[in-house]
Amino acid sequence: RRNSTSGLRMPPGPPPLPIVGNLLDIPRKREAYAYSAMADKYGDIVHLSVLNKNVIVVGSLQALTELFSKRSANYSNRPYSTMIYKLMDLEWIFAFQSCGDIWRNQRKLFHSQFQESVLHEFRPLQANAAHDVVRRIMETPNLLFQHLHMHTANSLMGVTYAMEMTARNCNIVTMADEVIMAWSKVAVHGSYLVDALPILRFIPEWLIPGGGFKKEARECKEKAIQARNLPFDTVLAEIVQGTARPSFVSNSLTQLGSCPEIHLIKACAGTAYFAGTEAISISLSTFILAMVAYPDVQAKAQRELDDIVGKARLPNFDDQQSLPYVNAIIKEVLRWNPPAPLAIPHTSINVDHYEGYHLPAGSIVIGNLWKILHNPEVYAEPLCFNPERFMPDAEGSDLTAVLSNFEAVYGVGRRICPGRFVAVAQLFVTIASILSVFDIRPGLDEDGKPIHVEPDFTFGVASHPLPFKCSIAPRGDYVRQLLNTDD
Ligand code: HEM
Repeated sequence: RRNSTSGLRMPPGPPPLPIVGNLLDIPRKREAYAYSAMADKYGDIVHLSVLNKNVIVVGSLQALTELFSKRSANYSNRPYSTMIYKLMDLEWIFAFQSCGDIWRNQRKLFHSQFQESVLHEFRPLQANAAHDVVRRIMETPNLLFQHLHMHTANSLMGVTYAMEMTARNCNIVTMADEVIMAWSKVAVHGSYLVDALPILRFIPEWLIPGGGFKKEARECKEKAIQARNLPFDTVLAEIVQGTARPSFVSNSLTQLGSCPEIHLIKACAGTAYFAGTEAISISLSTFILAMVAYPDVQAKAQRELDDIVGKARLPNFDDQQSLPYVNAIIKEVLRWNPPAPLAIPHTSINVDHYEGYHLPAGSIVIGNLWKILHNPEVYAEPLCFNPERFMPDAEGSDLTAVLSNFEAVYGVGRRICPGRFVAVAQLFVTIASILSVFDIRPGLDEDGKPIHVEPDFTFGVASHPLPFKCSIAPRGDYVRQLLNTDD
């Protein structure tokens, strides 16, 4: 297929059908995996056309860096979605905004509090949350995954609002989780007909049996507003009473304070919580899965922790530099199952050409991070969980290439994840604390035999491990005493 004006070919891709184009080729499940299979067949830049929209899927770091980084002025906006902007009313979340002043100001504010050099202020809070979750796991190990999820929410709520997990706050977490689920559904291109036919948004809710997409959107909008406003209003009240503790919100309000900024801070705080929880929660479940499937890795990390931290205390941030293997596990967790394997879609403003291909204006451009993080030329046996590849003395590998390629897990260019430093800090202190006191093993069947686990993931917009059975138990008698006496 050649473009009539530029004379250049469109990138290759599955042959389109009349009228609907590649609608049937757009994967509905295991998306990252399906797009990777397309890349294996057609190349690193694949083109699909869906109901007059061009979708470009980029599967190499070189091409993604060229488009999202070097040509970022053209490729950093977000595609328009009637469902997200008009019906769910989520444009206040800056992850969904195109690159205007509001987006720029929010990112600047976010960065001012969450950049690596100022994050140390939140370290005690993050460490306490991690030490708290190991106590909870000790009490009710069968609730492991619920504990890990609530812990993620708890520590992000802590960093953002200095809020603790009361019953009311758990309710906020549930509402926020429902909002995240609703928007993940929209992010799958073509999930809602209203995105292809925006006029449908004018259909009244009562005309659709059960309320359909209008009801889903209304409920999502209401929950998002509550989950954003309730914790923020609490911090405002605490500031007035003089009881507010340091947090993203209280620090920002104290530093900026005037009216227009209040809206900015409120939106930014809501974004932090909404955009961050799922990625950390997924990474913690992926870590548990990796430990079940790769017991030798677990044993090696525990030896490192025993040497450096010992058994008389829990790990904290002062230990981080001395625990290269634990740090390598965290990178490998993120590489093995990137939580956002297709990042968040970008869109182009102007027509462009790359490597002899015509890239139409207004294309939806998807970075296939999963493919980049499973490139066998950089990561030998990419489906295997192998933290050694991130170790400084890794044999036969180019650590610089391995590390620079790895950074793609946070996206490429102007929209790179601004929460990556908070995330890595939280993952470090949680994973190190869990490994230092627990053994994670496969679950047992009715005959008491270990159940074999074959790691697999959803590979969707957010990629969760598929359900698996595991058991978690203290590494020795010392643990109970340690957890009661620590802090
Ligand atoms: C394991 C951790 C995480 C990973 C792997 C991750 C990955 C990503 C990716 C791939 C993107 C999309 C980049 C793009 O559009 O090209 C993104 C965006 C974003 N992330 Fe994260 N993330 C993580 C944790 C967090 C946390 C903890 C927060 C908040 C505290 C956060 C806040 C955001 C925000 C606000 C955006 C949107 C940025 C923008 O549109 O300008 N992320 N992240």
